[in-house]
Amino acid sequence: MESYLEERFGGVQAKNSSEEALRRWRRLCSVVKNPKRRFRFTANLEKRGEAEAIKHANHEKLRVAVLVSKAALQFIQGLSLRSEYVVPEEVKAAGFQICADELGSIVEGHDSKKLIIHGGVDGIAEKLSTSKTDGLSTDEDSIKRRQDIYGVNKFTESEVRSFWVFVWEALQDTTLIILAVCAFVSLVVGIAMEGWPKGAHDGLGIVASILLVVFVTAASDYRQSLQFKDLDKEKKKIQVQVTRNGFRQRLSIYDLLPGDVVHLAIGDQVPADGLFISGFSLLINESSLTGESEPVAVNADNPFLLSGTKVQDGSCKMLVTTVGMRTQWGKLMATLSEGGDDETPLQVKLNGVATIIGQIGLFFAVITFIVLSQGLFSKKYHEGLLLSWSGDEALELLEHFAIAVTIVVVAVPEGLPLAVTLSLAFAMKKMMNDKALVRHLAACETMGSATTICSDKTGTLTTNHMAVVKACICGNIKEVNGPQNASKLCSELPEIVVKTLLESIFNNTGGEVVFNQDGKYQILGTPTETALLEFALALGGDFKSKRDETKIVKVEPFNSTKKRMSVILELPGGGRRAHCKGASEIVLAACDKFIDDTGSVHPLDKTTADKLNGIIDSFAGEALRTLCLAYREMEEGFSILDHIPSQGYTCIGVVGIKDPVRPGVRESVATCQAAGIMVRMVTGDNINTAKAIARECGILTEEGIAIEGPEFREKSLDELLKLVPKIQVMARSSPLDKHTLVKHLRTTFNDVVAVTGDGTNDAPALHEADIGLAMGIAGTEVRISHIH
Ligand SMILES: Nc1ncnc2c1ncn2[C@@H]1O[C@H](COP(=O)(O)OP(=O)(O)OP(=O)(O)O)[C@@H](O)[C@H]1O
Ligand SMILES: [Ca+2]
Repeated sequence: MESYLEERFGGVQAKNSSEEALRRWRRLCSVVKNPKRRFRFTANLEKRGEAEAIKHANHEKLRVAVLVSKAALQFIQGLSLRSEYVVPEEVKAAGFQICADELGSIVEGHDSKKLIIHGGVDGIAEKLSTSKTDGLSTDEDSIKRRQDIYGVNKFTESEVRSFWVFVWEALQDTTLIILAVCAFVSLVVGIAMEGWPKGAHDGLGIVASILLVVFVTAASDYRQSLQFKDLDKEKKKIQVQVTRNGFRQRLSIYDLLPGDVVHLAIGDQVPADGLFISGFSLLINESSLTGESEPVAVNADNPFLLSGTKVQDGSCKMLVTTVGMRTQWGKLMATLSEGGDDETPLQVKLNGVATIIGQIGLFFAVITFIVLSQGLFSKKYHEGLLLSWSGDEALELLEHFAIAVTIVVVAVPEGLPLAVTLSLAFAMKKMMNDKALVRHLAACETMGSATTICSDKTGTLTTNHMAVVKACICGNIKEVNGPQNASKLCSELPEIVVKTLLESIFNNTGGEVVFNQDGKYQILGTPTETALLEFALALGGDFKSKRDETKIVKVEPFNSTKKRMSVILELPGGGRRAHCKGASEIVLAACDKFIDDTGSVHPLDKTTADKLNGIIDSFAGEALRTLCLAYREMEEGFSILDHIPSQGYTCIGVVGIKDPVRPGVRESVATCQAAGIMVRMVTGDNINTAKAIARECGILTEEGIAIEGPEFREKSLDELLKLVPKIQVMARSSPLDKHTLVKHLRTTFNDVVAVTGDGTNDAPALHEADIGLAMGIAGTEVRISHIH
C-alpha cells in the first residue's frame, strides 16, 4: 500500500509542491464521489493561475510605465506644465482637490509627469488636505468624508456562504444522485404496483437516508467554513505605525486612509499604495506583486510605493494615496481570497487511501449486484422473457441496484480526508489560544515530525525586553541600571562626552521618542533601540532639543548583514560628523581613536584596544548584548551621495544590554531534547553573549560546537559534513548563514527542520525550513507572526 501510494501520489510535499504534482494527484482522485467537497480548503489551482497572470501583467505594466515616465520626464524638462485635470464636484465638495482615480493612475502608473503637474509629493499632500509632518487631522466627520471619496483599506473577500450552498454542494455527490434516481424509480414503480402508501415505503426510506446524509454533511461543512473564516480574520490583523494629528501611533492597516503618513522599516509590508516622503536606503521587493525578485530602490526620484510589496532594506515615511480594492494588491487578494492552502502530505495520503477503498468498494458493489440479480436474470433467460419485465421484477432489480449503490456510499470513506483538515484546523485553533497563529494547515502536521529546531536568540529564547545595565564610557565600567546610577554616571563624565553620547544615541537611531495625546512620552523602535534611548533619557537627555541641534543629512539604517547603523549630521557651526553604532567588536575594529576619562581624544593603541575587547568579552560573558558607539568628524570633500565611511572612528564607549532568558525556556529545551529533537541557537549576536545564553538555556553542552558566521561561511563542504551535526550555537550569523545552515540540515542530513525567528533577518531561513515559526513579540512589529 505504502509503495503504491508513493508511486501514485508522491511528489506532493508539505511545502512548495510543484503545481504539476498537485494537478496529477487530483486527477488520480477523479473517482471520488464529490470532488468539490473533498478539495474544499485546498488550493484552487485555477485561481492561482489567474493570480500568476495578474502578476505577470503587473510586471509588464510597470516596466512600460517606468519607461514611458522616463521618456516623458526628459521631454518635459524645462517646460512649464499645465494640468488638464479637472477636480470632480463631489471631491471638491468633500474638501479635497484630487480624486481617487487620478491618484491611482499616478502611483500605479509610476507617472512622474502627472506627479510633477500636481506639485510633487507636497502638492498631493496638500490636495489630500493632510500634512507630511503631522499626518491627517482626524475627527469622526472628516474620516467619514475621506472614506466616502477614497474607499477603505479592505479587500473584497469571498462572502460567507449560506448553509444552503453547502446543502447544494453535498447533494452533488454522484452516488447520492444515483440513489435519488433509485428512490424516484422505486416510488413510481412501487406506487403503481401496490398503491399509496404501501408501495412508497422503500422509496421514502431511501429519500430519508439521502436527506440525513446531506444535512449532516452540510452542517459540518458549514461549521468548518465559519471556523476557517475566524482563522483568516486573525491572520490579517496587522498594525502599522502612522502619524495622525501629529502623534505617532499604531493603527490597524484596515483603518488607513489616503493622506495618512505611515512609517515603514525593514521587513514591513507596504500596506497601501503611496508616495515616498522621506527615508534612507530604501529597497523594495516587489516580487509578491510582479513576480520580479530584483529589489527596486525607492527614493525622491522614484517615489512610488505599491501595496503588497516588502521593505527589504532601509526605512521610510510614506504618504498613502490609494487604498483597498483600488490597488493592484487588492485585486490580487480578491482573486486569491479563496486560493486556499496546498494539501498536506497526510491529506494526500488519506485521499489516496479513500480513493483505493472507493475503487475496491465499487468492485464489490458490482459483484454484489451481479450475484443478487443473477438468479432473476437466469430465470428470465430460461423463460425467454428477457425483454419483458413485470413491475415486481423491475422493483426487485432496482432494489439490488440500490443495495449495490449503498455499498459504495458506505464503503468510500469520503469524510476521511476532510477529517484531517478538520483536526488540523482544530489544532490551529488550539494553538491560537496559546497565542500562536498557524498560517498553513500543513504546519501543524509537519511540526510533529521535526527533528531539529534552529532557534534565534533574541525574542525567542529571551524576553526581548532590553535595558542597558552596564556601560563602559571613557574606559570606566559602570553599572547603569536605574535612574540613580545613570545620573551618577552622568555627573562623573566630562560634559563634552555626555554631549557626544547623547548626540549619538538620539540621532543615530531607528527609533523615536514621541509624546502621545496625554503628554506622556513613549519610545518607539526595536527593543535594542528602545533600550539605548531609555538609557539616554535616564542620562538626562532631551530627545527633541538634541535632535533640533543638528540636522541629519544621511542615514544608513541597521540591517543584520552589516550589523551596524550610521548617520551623518550637519553641525550648527558648519562641518559634518558621522555617528556609528553596532555590533561591538565590528565597530571597535573601525575605530582608531578613543575618548579618555578627561574627554580628550587619543589614538587607539594596542593595549587600549585589547582592554576594550576584554570589556566587551566580559559583558558578553554575562549574557549581555553589547553595542559600541563611535563618531568621526567628516572632511570637507565628503558628498552625501557617498557611502558613510567604515573606518577612522573615535570610540565613545560600549554598552551592555540585558535581555533576560524567558522563564521556562530551559524546561522547554529539555523537553525537546528528551523527545529527540536537537535544539540549535542561530543568532546575530556576539559569540560570547550567545554562548552564555545557550548555556543558560541548556542548549550548549560540552561536546557541542559554537561557531561564528564568518568562520562558518569559509568552511568547505567536507568540513561542513563533519561540523554541522555538532553545531549548537552559531553567532554573528548573517541572514544568509542561517539559510545555509538550514539548507544543509534539510538536504544533507535529511532533518525535518523547524526555524524560529522574528521574521526580518530570519526570513530566508524561515522560508527554507520545513516549518517556519515566526515570532512577533513585544515591540517588534508583527511582521510575519505566523507559522508557515
Ligand atoms: N538598531 C541597531 N543598531 C545598531 N546595531 C544593532 C541594532 N540592533 C542590533 N544591533 C547589533 O547587531 C547585532 C544583532 O544583529 P541581528 O539583527 O543579526 O541579530 P538579532 O536578530 O538581533 O538576534 P537574533 O538572531 O538572536 O534574534 C547585535 O548584537 C547588536 O550588536
Ligand atoms: Ca532575530
